[in-house]
Parts: sequence; C-alpha cells; structure tokens
Amino acid sequence: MSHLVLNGLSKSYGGVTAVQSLDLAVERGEFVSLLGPSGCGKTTTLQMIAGFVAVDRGNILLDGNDLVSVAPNKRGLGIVFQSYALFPHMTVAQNIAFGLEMRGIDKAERETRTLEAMALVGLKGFADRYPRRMSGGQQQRVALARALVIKPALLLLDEPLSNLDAKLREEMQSELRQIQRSIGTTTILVTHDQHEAMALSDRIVVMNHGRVEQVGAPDTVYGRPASAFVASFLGKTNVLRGTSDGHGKVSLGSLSLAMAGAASGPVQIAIRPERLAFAAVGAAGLDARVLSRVFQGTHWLLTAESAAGALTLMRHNDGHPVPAEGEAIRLSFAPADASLLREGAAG
Ligand SMILES: Nc1ncnc2c1ncn2[C@@H]1O[C@H](COP(=O)(O)OP(=O)(O)OP(=O)(O)O)[C@@H](O)[C@H]1O
Repeated sequence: MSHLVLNGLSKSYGGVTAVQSLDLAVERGEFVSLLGPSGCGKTTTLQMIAGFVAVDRGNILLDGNDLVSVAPNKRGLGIVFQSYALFPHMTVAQNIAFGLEMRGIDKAERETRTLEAMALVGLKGFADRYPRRMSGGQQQRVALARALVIKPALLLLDEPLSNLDAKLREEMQSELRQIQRSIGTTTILVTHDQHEAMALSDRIVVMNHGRVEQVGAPDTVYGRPASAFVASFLGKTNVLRGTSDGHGKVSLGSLSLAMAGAASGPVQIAIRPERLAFAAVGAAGLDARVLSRVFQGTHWLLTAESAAGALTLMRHNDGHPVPAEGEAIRLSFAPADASLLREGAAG
C-alpha cells in the first residue's frame, strides 16, 4: 500500500478553482516535489494535507486512514515553512523541544531527542542561541529540526529554501536530501524552482491550473516531457512543429523521424538544446540557419531558424569551430531524445 494517497482532491475559493481532482500516490520514504508556477495550486495541496485548508472533495489517505476529518495537530506531520516561523523568545533547544512538550514527552527524553535533532541538522552547540542571532540558513535548520524531532509520519516543506541566497540554497539542498535519505521520512516539497525540484526529488509532480500535468522522476519529466507546458517549465526546450502520417512517421522540415503514437496531422515535438547535434556530412538532418551565437564560457548558445520552427542549441566550448551568424547548418538528434507532446494546456 502506498504511504500517502490523494484521491480526487479538490478545492475552490469562491469561483476560483485552486486544485482540481488531484490524484497522487506517494511511497514510503519517497521525496516528492509539487512543482509549478505561482497560482498552480501546490501550496493549497500541501495545506490540505497539513489540515490548514479544508478539503472540498476527495480523500487524503495516510497508511490507509483518511486524514480529512482529523485536526491538523493530530495528523502527526512535520511542517517547515518559507518563513521559518520560529518562536523568537525561545532558544534553539526550546524551539525544537516545543512539539515534544506539547505531546507530553518527559524531560529526559525531550533533551535526548532535541540533541539528536540538533546533531542531525548540523546545529550541535547552538542549544542556547536565540533565533534572531542566527543566519537564515541556521534558522531554517532549527525549523527543520523542530519538524523532525516529533518523528513525523510525513515531512511537509513549503518553499523552505527560497529565502536563502543562491549559494546557501544549493548547499542546503544537498544537505536536506542527505538528511531525508538518512531518516527515510516520506517528504512532500512545494517549490516553483525546477532546479530545486530536480536536485531533491525522487519524483516531481508538475502542476498547472490546479491539475497534474505529469508525474515522474526528474530525468523523465525533463527528458520526456508530456506536454509543452512541462517542456517549457523545466528549463529551455525546443518545441518543433511537424506532421505525422498516422503510421509512425513524422516529418520535421527536411527530416523524417520514426515516432510511434501520433495521429495523422500536425504534431509538436520537444527536444532539449543540449541534445541537438550537427549532422554528419552527407547524413540526413534538419536544415537550419544560425541567427545568433552567444559565448557562455563552458558552451556556446546558438539560435537558428528551420522549417520546423525556431531552435536553440548548445555547443560545448571544446575547441571545434562554431558556426557563425547566417551560416547554414544541418542538425540531428537521437529519436529517443525527442518527445511527442500532448495537446492542450501550453504556456
Ligand atoms: N485563501 C485564499 N483565498 C482565495 N483564493 C486563494 C486562497 N489561497 C489560494 N487562492 C487561489 O488559489 C489558487 C492556487 O493558489 P496556491 O497558493 O495553492 O498556488 P501556488 O501554486 O502555491 O502559488 P504560490 O507559489 O504563488 O504560492 C490561486 O489562484 C490563488 O489565487
């Protein structure tokens, strides 16, 4: 049985649909991110799991038990917010021990578990410090220790790293992942940052307009996006226009590709810039003309136009000549790197 199951979860605010019939199964110990643009419903989903927002329709099953009518403080969940939400008048140790005190855990066990949680998040020696005398990263560690000390059934993280600067955020991402792996707590992260979702997650749930667009491992949603929305939300991509003959063949400008599953008529194909290569001399390919080239240190970024649409491609700065603006090029790619996009919710 999956650890957490969301079944047809729905929520509207007045006339605004925030989450529409969301289904998701999360396995024990999994790290799952809800990823999407502002307003796509990810926070509302997390808040329904936490119990802070009432569910209109659907179930939230934790180990098979429906949480919908269980009070938030009885769900046994650990939650970390973007704003840390620490108690300013309490020391680090008091902040962390608070949840244990509320649960009536005796003093000796409180102390042991608080010290363990502080060690887990790298805060040994900070017990008597007050939050205002700590950096953002340290405060977020306190918030994480406070969520974990109760040994929650689920860890819910709502944009926990977005107040930190870029370098610290990256450090905290790998630490957070390590901590989560070491304790194995099933974790749901809300983020609008695709890099963060890809770095941390076992699976990513890409959301748009209150619905799930795609669920999959990071390399799957990045490399095999199901829709134009997913392709464009997870980094740079090329969406090329072609025509399918309905019998497994797609024409893209000067290129003919074997691609199963497309009905006859116009189709859209996504291919990442780093997966486009120059075709070998004499080989078939997609003819294009370079519009611009920009040097980026480790690589060049080229834009080009083709009969299948505008393109961006990357060339590693490996000493080989790079075509100039106006030059004709022929591009190729492995059919496995191209994704047939689903019709619908683009942009
Ligand atoms: N308390 C509320 N009252 C009215 N509408 C709300 C409320 N909370 C959220 N909404 C609306 O529901 C939709 C989903 O909001 P939600 O906060 O879940 O999205 P989000 O993806 O988490 O966005 P963000 O990253 O900006 O927090 C939005 O259209 C939002 O305006």
